[in-house]
Amino acid sequence: NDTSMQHRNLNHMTREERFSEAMRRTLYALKVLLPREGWTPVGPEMKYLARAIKEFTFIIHAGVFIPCIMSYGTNEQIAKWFPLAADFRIIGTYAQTELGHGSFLRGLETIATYDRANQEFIINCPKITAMKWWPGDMGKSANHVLLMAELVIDGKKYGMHGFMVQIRDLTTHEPLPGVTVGDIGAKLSFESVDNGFLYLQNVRIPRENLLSKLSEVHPDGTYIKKGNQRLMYGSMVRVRVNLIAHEIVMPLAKACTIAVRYSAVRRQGLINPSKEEVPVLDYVAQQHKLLPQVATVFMAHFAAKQLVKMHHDYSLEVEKGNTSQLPELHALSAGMKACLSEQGAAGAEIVRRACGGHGYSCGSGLPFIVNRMLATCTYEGENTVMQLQCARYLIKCADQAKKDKLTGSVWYLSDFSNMSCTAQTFGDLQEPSVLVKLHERRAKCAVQHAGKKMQNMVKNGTPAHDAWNMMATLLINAARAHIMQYVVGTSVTYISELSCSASLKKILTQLCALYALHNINSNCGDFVKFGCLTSAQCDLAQEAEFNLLKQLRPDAVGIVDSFDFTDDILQSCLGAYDGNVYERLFEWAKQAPMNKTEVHQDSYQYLQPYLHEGRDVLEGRGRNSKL
Ligand SMILES: CCCCCCCCCCCCCCCCCCC/C=C/C(=O)SCCNC(=O)CCNC(=O)[C@H](O)C(C)(C)COP(=O)(O)OP(=O)(O)OC[C@H]1O[C@@H](n2cnc3c(N)ncnc32)[C@H](O)[C@@H]1OP(=O)(O)O
Ligand SMILES: Cc1cc2nc3c(=O)[nH]c(=O)nc-3n(C[C@H](O)[C@H](O)[C@H](O)COP(=O)(O)OP(=O)(O)OC[C@H]3O[C@@H](n4cnc5c(N)ncnc54)[C@H](O)[C@@H]3O)c2cc1C
Repeated sequence: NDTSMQHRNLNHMTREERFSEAMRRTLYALKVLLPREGWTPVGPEMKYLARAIKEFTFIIHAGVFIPCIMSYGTNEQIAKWFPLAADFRIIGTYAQTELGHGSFLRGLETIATYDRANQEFIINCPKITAMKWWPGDMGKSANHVLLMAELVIDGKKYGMHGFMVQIRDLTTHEPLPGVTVGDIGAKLSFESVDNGFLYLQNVRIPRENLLSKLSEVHPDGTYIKKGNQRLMYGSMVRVRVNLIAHEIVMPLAKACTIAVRYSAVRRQGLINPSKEEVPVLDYVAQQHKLLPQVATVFMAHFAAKQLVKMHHDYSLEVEKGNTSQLPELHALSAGMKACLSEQGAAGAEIVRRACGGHGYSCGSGLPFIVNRMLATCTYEGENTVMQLQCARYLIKCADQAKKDKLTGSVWYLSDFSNMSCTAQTFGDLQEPSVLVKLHERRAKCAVQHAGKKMQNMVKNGTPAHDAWNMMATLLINAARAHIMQYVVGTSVTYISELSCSASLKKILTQLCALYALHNINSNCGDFVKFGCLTSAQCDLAQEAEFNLLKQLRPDAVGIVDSFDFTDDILQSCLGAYDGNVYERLFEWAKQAPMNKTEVHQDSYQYLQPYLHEGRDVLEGRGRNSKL
C-alpha cells in the first residue's frame, strides 16, 4: 500500500527514466522494508522483494557480489567489506565476463600482476578484448567490483582469482585514475540495469585486496593454495541454484497468471455453432499451450527447492573441508539452470503468443517477461556450455556405473532392473511411479547412447576431443534427459511427502503428471528409440495428456490465483484480478506519451506539407497535377 513502492507505468518511460526509477525504488525498499539491524530480508519482506524484484537494481550487488565476499573472503576481509556492502555504503558487482570471453574462463585476459616492492597488484586490461563487459550494476552504479583476473607473480600465471577493486570515488562517484567505465547501451531487456564496460589500465590495489579464502600471496610474493581451487567457481554454482526460483519460476508464474486469466475472459469464436462465443480457454488447443506451462511452474519450483537444499547441505560440508559433493552439485546446477531456463523462456513465449494481438502489447506485461527470461539462457553460464558440463559428469558416471552402485541424482545409471513399461491404458500412464520410471530409463539410455557413440569413434581412431565435439548434440540431449528425470522424480517425491488436503494433493499430482506427459509427448522419439514406449503406448501418452487438460480446465484460474500476485506486481491489463481487460487496455494506451497531444507536432511538421499538397493535387493545383 506504500505508493512509493508502487510501479510507475514503466513501459511509458525512457531507458534512463527506468534506470533512475529502479534506483529510487530499490533504495527506498531497502531503507523502508528491511530491518536496519539485519540485511537479508526474510518473511513477507523477502516474499515481496522476490516478487517485485523485476524492476529492482543492485541485484548483482545483492545476489552475487555480497555472496562472493562471503565465499572467497577471509574472516578479516568479510569483517571489513560485508558490513559496507550490506548497508549499501559500497555498491559492487561481479566483473568476470570480458568483451572477448564469457564461457571459456581460462581464456580471460585481465591481468593482476604482483608488485613485490610495493606489496600491490597492478591491474591491466592488455587489449580491448580484455575489457570487462556485461556485469550488471557496473556501468553507472557500482563503485567497487569483485574483479576476476589472472594472477601473475614473477611472470608465472596462477589462474583466475578474485580481487576487490574500487572503481569510483566514494564522494564524487567519478571514475578513479586508470578506470574507464560506462554503460554498454540498450539491450533486449533489463532496461533498468546498467550493465557496463570496465577498462583498467595500471590500476593499483593493496595485496590485502586479493580475496584469500582459497589462496593467498605473501608479502614476498610466495603463492599459497589453501583449498579446492574449483571452489573459485563456487559463486556461479550458487547463483545458478538461486536464479531458478527468482528468474525462471517467478516470471513464468506471472506469465501464466496473465495468460490463463485473460484466456478465461477473452471470448473469441464458437465451438458449438448453436451456442455463444466461448472463452478461448475452452479450446483444447489453448489448454495445451497454457496448462503444461502452469505445470512447469510447480515442477521447477519443487525441483529448485530440492536443489537449494542440496546446495545448503553442500555448503555446510564445505565449511568442514569436505568438497566431495561439488562435482554432482556443479553438474546438477549447471544442467538445471540450462534446461529450466530453456523450458521457462520457451514457455513464457508460448503463453504470450496464446494471447493474440494483446499479448504483443506491452500493456499485457508479457513482452517484458519474455525478453527478461531470454537472458536466463545466456547469463550465469550459457546454456549449451552448461549442458555440456552436465553431460561431462554423466558420461563419467556412466563409466563408473559399470563397476559401482551409484547414489545421488545419477543412481539410475546403475539400475539394471527391468524397466520395460507395461502400461495398457492411458490411466496407467498417469501413474507417478510409471512416469518416473519412464524418465529414468530414457535418461539412462540417452547417456549410454552418447557414451557408446563416442567410444566407438575413439576405437576407430578419432581423438577423444573430436569425438566429444562431434557428439555434442547427443550429449546435450543426455543432459536434458537427466534433468527431466530429476525434475519429475523430485516433484513426485515432494508432492507425496507434502502434508496438504486431498483435493490439493490431487491437483498437484495431476499437474505433475501433465508436466511429465507433456515432456514425453514432446520427446516421444527418444522414448520409442530407446524402447521405453511402444508406438501404441505413445498414443496412450497423448490421450493421457489430453485427459488431464480436461480435468484441470475447471481449476485453471484458481491454480494461477494461488500464485498470489498483486495487480501492481503483474503490471498487466490482461492479467488484472478484476478481469476488466478492455477498459484497462484503453486507459493504459491513453496514458502513452504519444497521446499527450491530439496532434503529434514533431511528426506533423513532416506530414503537413503533404496534407496541403495532397489537397492541391486533389483540387488540380499541385505540381504535375494529372487529376
Ligand atoms: C537489492 C534489492 C534486494 C533484492 C532482494 C535480494 C534478492 C537477491 C537474490 C537474487 C538471487 C539470484 C538472482 C540472480 C539474477 C541473475 C542476474 C544475472 C547475473 C549474471 C551473472 C553472470 O553471468 S556472471 C558470469 C557467468 N559466467 C559463467 O558462468 C562462465 C561459464 N564458464 C565456466 O564456468 C567455465 O569456463 C567452464 C566450467 C565452462 C569451463 O571451465 P574450465 O575450462 O576451467 O573447466 P573444464 O571444463 O576443463 O572442467 C574442469 C573441471 O572443473 C569442473 N568444474 C567446472 N566448473 C565448475 C564449477 N562451477 N564448480 C565445480 N567444478 C567445476 C569440471 O566439472 C571439471 O571437472 P572434472 O572432474 O575434470 O570433470
Ligand atoms: C543480461 C546479462 C547479464 C549479465 N551479467 C553478468 C554479470 O553480472 N557479470 C558477468 O561477469 N557477466 C555477466 N553476463 C555475461 C554472461 O555471463 C555471458 O554472456 C555468458 O557467460 C556467455 O558468454 P559469452 O557472452 O562470451 O558467449 P560465448 O561463450 O561466446 O557463446 C557464444 C556461442 O558460442 C557457443 N559456445 C561457447 N563455448 C562453447 C563450447 N565449449 N561448446 C559449444 N558451444 C560453445 C555458445 O553456446 C553460444 O552459442 C551477463 C550477460 C547477460 C546477457
